[in-house]
Amino acid sequence: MALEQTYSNGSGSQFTINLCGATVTSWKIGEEEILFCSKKAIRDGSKAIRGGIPLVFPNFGPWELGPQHGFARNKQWKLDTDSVKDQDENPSWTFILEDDEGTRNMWNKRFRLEYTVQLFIDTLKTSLYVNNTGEDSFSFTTLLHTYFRVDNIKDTRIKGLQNLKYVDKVNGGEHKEERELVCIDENYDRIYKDRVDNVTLYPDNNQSSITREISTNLPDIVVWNPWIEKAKGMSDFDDNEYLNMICVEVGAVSKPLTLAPGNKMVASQTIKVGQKSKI
Ligand SMILES: O=P(O)(O)OC[C@H]1O[C@@H](O)[C@H](O)[C@@H](O)[C@@H]1O
Repeated sequence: MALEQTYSNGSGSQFTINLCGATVTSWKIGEEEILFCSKKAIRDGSKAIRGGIPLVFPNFGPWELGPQHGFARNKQWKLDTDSVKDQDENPSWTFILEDDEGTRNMWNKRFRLEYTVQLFIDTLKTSLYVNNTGEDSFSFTTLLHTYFRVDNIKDTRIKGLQNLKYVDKVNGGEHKEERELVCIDENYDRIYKDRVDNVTLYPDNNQSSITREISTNLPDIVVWNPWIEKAKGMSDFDDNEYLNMICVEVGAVSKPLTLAPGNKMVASQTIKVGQKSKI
């Protein structure tokens, strides 16, 4: 099976997934691309993919036991179930990753990850089920590291973060977000905690923006853009691509989750592309 496959709902919505990391690299509605994937992304399975929706598990950020953001985004996943339809004929596909010698050498736990991607006309739902198949509890952090395509980062706005506390990973410290509409004009790397509302992304600042409404069952939202200097230091990212992307990442990263043996939990994200609306 080729590493990358494209699946469609038969009525204009389609996604492409790379088995390396089970990374959704593209989601299109008609001709419109919703996600960002770098033109320099390495897609041959030798490196985590710079774009789309990489899956972060079992660790967010630098990790003393293995690679940054954990191993799930680097491992080769398998297609488990092909195009299962719900009662409304919306199809979904499920991919799996289980522990193996390589993962146990880093992190000696037994697990099974099931990742379901479900396509609706204007919505993509991605659900990462974590099963503890071992005999001891384990703790982990996880994140759906979504890269959105935007027309110009300078015109992009994010709503739904006001009044949340955030950790500023660039300048340090914990602060409270005062802005109703968050805009980005620098190297930006913040963990917003204890989310209350859905987050709405306006990919440009026209009066008639099309929105992306992001809902999740997870508590944290990471917002990231590397900006000019950091972009130049990334080999799998073009110098000017910071202008056309924003990562809005849903996760459980501030506090690890703990899963008892035999238990299962889900980390899910729903992205709905909205109608034209005023900011
Ligand atoms: O380069 P990576 O490992 O894909 O990470 C990209 C970014 O991912 C974000 O989630 C982190 O908050 C950033 O600190 C990090 O730089």
